[in-house]
Amino acid sequence: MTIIILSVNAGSSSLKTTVFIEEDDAAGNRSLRRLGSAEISAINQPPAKFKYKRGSFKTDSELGDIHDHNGAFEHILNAFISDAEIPEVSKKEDIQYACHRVVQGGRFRDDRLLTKETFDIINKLSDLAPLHNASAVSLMVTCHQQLPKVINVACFDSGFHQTMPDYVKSYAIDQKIAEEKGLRKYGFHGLSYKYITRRIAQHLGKPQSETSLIALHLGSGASACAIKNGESIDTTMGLTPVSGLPGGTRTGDIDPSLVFHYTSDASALSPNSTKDLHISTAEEILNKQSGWKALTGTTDFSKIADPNAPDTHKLAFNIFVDRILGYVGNYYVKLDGKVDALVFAGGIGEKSAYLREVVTQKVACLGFSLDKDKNNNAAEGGDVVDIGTSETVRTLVCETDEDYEMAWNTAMHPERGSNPATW
Ligand SMILES: Nc1ncnc2c1ncn2[C@@H]1O[C@H](COP(=O)(O)OP(=O)(O)O)[C@@H](O)[C@H]1O
Ligand SMILES: CC(=O)OP(=O)(O)O
Ligand SMILES: [Mg+2]
Repeated sequence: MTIIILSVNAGSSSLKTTVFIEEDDAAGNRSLRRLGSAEISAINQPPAKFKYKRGSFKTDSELGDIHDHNGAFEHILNAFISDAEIPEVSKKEDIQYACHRVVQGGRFRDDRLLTKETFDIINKLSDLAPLHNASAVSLMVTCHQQLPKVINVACFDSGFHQTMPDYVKSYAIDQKIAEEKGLRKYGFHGLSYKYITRRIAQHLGKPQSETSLIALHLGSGASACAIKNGESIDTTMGLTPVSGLPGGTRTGDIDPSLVFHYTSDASALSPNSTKDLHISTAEEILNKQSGWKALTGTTDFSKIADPNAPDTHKLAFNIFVDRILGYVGNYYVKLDGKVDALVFAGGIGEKSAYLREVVTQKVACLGFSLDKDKNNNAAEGGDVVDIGTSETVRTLVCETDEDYEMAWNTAMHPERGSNPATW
């Protein structure tokens, strides 16, 4: 039987999806083939932007009538179903699994075939992460209702970081309240870090359990992770994705008192709250009104990572480099200086040769090196590219793939076939 898996990756204002077909060869080895990808961005700021890709075919357009994630999902689903070049997906019933990126996964470590009980727990976690979990939850409901044959799978972005020691996970606050309310460091971008760890271990020809990395996932949300022998021992995001490195619209680390000096309305509900979604003014400022957008007026980092950019942009670039250096130094020490590679990933990490050059030059004292030609040509080099000059302490660019990671975990899920009471 042909198995089709749909990866659903809901960001706060975007929806990325990929359709994969699962294939087993004669020896029983499983692999995934990408049939098509679609992305709708600027969902809350119409016109939304639509990108569609199938093999070498690509198309872009603007959509005036998309206002929420469910509208975006419906549009994407129709695009896959009506694409005659993807005959494997010609009706809703052709899709067997929908795997959803759940940013805040609480205590969950491994991906789960969704039962009603798991769904209810994830729904409750939205209190802790309203900006991130709410759209994933609404898409699970949509898939449950619109794709009656589908088994939903929840893939947790926080899962990979469950291995962090207690003293890394804990904040220096009253531990009774921390336990009661789940207030601790969770860490995110775990699907990406899991993919990076497996892919880089393959590239280095080592088992994952012997692979230690400092990985940088630099996208519109950015984070760093210390990976020791294949496991996360620290990461920069915390209770929510706002801490650590700054991002497109996020502050990153600041003195927590700052927000009360910034506004006297910090704890009031933001005007963008809805009946079901409660967001404070403080959350709105820290997550949506800061970062590159506040510093420069743009979230397009290609305009900021430019040696000839104006001073406002240079300040943003220098802040980013400074914070990245702080974490690379921190994690190098936590890894006892035993680091196989510094890995750049995410939209900025993969595409900005200039950022990689500046960061790598500044961490040269730790043994990381840069070959300028290899760095400038990394985009043509494949999904993992060596941009350093050392064979022992590598500097790498990895094209990360959260959608593949989710589909792969679904394809290899140990409970598949055992028919748990999925929702
Ligand atoms: N050529 C480029 N140079 C620098 N930054 C880039 C370039 N292309 C895209 N980016 C940045 O990458 C970020 C998006 O990364 P991505 O990982 O795709 O995002 P998301 O976090 O939404 O998944 C944005 O900040 C974008 O400006
Ligand atoms: C967890 C997180 O911040 O995700 P993204 O970078 O996709 O916004
Ligand atoms: Mg992302």
